[in-house]
Amino acid sequence: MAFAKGHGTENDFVLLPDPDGLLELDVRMVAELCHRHRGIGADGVLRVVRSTHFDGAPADAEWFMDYRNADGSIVEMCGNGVRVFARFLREEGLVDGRHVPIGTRAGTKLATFEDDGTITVDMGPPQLLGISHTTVGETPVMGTAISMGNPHLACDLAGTGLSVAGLSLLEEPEYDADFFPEGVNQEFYTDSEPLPGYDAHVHMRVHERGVGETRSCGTGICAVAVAALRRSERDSGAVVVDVPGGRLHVDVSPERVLLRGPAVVVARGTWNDPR
Ligand SMILES: N[C@@H](CCC[C@H](N)C(=O)O)C(=O)O
Repeated sequence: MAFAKGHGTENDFVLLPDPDGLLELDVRMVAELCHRHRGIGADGVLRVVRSTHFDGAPADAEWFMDYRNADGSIVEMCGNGVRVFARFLREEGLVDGRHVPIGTRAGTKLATFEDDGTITVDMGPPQLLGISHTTVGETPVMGTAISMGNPHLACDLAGTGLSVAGLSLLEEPEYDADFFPEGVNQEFYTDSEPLPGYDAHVHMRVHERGVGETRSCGTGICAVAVAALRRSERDSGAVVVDVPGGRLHVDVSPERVLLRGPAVVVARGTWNDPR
């Protein structure tokens, strides 16, 4: 099976070109592909399928991103994945022009190729879901619940006695399953030094639903930017978010969150299904 491998700030993906929608992806295959020792190794899989061959795909995008988490679960959206997907389409000559609409389970996202090599994606409006809590180790932490198409709990660690660097995220922090019946991606952030021209500068780590700790999470970065601004009662502003895998820029408004960052395809090859 032909594959490509790519990443966006070290959130890494196996891409499976399947323009005619012939591939029957199942949980086992996704888990094997993503396995760090037996497979290619990735945080998730992006199946690249023409919208006409995907039931329920938005009609306004030629290509649909069928995203799966490393554990095989099918979820709504992936913010780093959509940039990597756009990069792959362009390198394969499947799209041209600066703006590329991409269908996802959370609607169509418009990717824009910037002159500096980064890609900006219009991630749509943030949806505030309220306040919830989680427990990291023994420490209870409050957070802002936000949907970016998928669910997030963005937790400011100020005043908790915890630090971003010191967190152990090997185990999934214990979130409120009544609040998040479908599970949740959990972000932990704190302020960094102010940067000229920006309304906030934070650094964060994330524990992703269906994956574990990852080096970056695009939708989580958007959620953290929204939550960080809300601390000063702002619903708009420019935020820089540093993650273990790099730096992303976020422009927040109530209508849309624009996420800008790098995306690269690093390999192409053939995968032999061990089945
Ligand atoms: N890494 C992604 C998010 C992938 C989906 C997430 N694990 C979920 O289950 O919602 C991103 O860059 O947004």
